Amino acid sequence: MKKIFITGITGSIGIQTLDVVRTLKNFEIVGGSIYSNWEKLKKIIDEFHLKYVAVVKDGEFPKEYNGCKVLVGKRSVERAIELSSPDITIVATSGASGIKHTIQAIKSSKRIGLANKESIVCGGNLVLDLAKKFNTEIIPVDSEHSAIYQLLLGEKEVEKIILTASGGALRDYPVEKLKAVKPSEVLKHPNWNMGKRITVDSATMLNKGLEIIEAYYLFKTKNIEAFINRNSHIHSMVKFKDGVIKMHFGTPTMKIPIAYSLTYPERIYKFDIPNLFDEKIEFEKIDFQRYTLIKTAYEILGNQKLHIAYNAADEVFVELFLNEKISFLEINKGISETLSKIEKENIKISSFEDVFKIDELSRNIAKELGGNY
Ligand SMILES: NC(=O)C1=CN([C@@H]2O[C@H](COP(=O)(O)OP(=O)(O)OC[C@H]3O[C@@H](n4cnc5c(N)ncnc54)[C@H](OP(=O)(O)O)[C@@H]3O)[C@@H](O)[C@H]2O)C=CC1
Ligand SMILES: CC(=O)[C@@H](O)[C@H](O)COP(=O)(O)O
Ligand SMILES: [Mn+2]
Repeated sequence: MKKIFITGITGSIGIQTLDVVRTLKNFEIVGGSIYSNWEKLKKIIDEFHLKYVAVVKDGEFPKEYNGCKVLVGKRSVERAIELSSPDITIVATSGASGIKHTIQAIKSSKRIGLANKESIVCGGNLVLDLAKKFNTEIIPVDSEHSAIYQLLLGEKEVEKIILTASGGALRDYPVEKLKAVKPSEVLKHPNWNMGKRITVDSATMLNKGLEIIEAYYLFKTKNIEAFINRNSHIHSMVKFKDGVIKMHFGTPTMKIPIAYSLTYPERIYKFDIPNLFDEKIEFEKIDFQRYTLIKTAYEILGNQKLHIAYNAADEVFVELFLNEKISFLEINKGISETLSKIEKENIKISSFEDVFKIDELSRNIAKELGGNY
């Protein structure tokens, strides 16, 4: 039996991982972590007979529930991963708080299925080097990066990586309407059912910006393009030096990349896709004037300090937008202003401590700016 730990077990990726594991033989879930959703976690413990769980938010929780040890507080996720000693950890925490979970997972597991893109965006080569040191495999779960990982197997002569994007919930809105959109409109993603933050990020296309940075580290190239593919049936592409373009084609479901990260190099997960051959394959150029945050991602590509600030500021401004404290377009404004301020800070990054320092500084700057909008 392969032992699996899932961080963010109650989230969109966490729950879909449980769905996948229900259908697989030889895999068992030994533990998981959450921020605070105890009622949902209790049901998961009951069904999967978990051994260790972690709840990050302080509160009144039992020390043990249905034979499962319950750890509580800031460092509880790291401790639960360590005690579970899993073969595979699926890191599906949302946000930069997942970086510490990835670090522990590298130390305690043989493989990571990495959904938490912030770990690579902010941790960059520090994360990849640590994984090398501990001989831990990192298999990307982000759908585009899973696709590219698969397309690159056995290949050397790569010219370019081409990411695809849906365009998000507001892709058909005229620009004039963007100023007054409500969170409920932004949270209606056309193709994917995901957590709130990433769904807003799809609409601003900051998600694609994060994915460009993620691809830069994972696949070691700056030659990355992005196009809109409205139905998300093409999950990404790789262009080779002889002119061949390989595309990864299929139904938009995260269960496939999740299962791939668990079963690689095998494909033992069975998923019957509907007939896709009646549909046209179409791409659209991305309008950088409209999606300014994707333009920003290209401008900062390779500057780790600004990658961290780009992510941290977005986490702050998206939360403010979801709480209706700022408008949708103020997300872009806030990130751009945070980056200008952080650019002036002379901080070198040589350790994870530096990463956390810049993350915190950026959040503080963003909160101060956001408080005055
Ligand atoms: N959803 C998707 O289809 C995709 C997601 N991803 C990436 O996967 C990650 C997870 O996304 P998604 O599943 O959509 O997110 P969700 O918001 O649906 O779930 C987040 C999970 O993380 C937990 N969590 C949140 N904050 C903390 C914290 N500070 N400490 C510990 N646990 C925390 C939540 O616990 P609780 O329930 O208690 O709040 C929940 O279990 C993100 O990095 C995202 O970018 C990438 C590609 C696709
Ligand atoms: C499913 C997945 O991988 C998401 O990251 C997806 O890419 C979001 O959709 P967008 O293409 O709209 O950003
Ligand atoms: Mn993605």
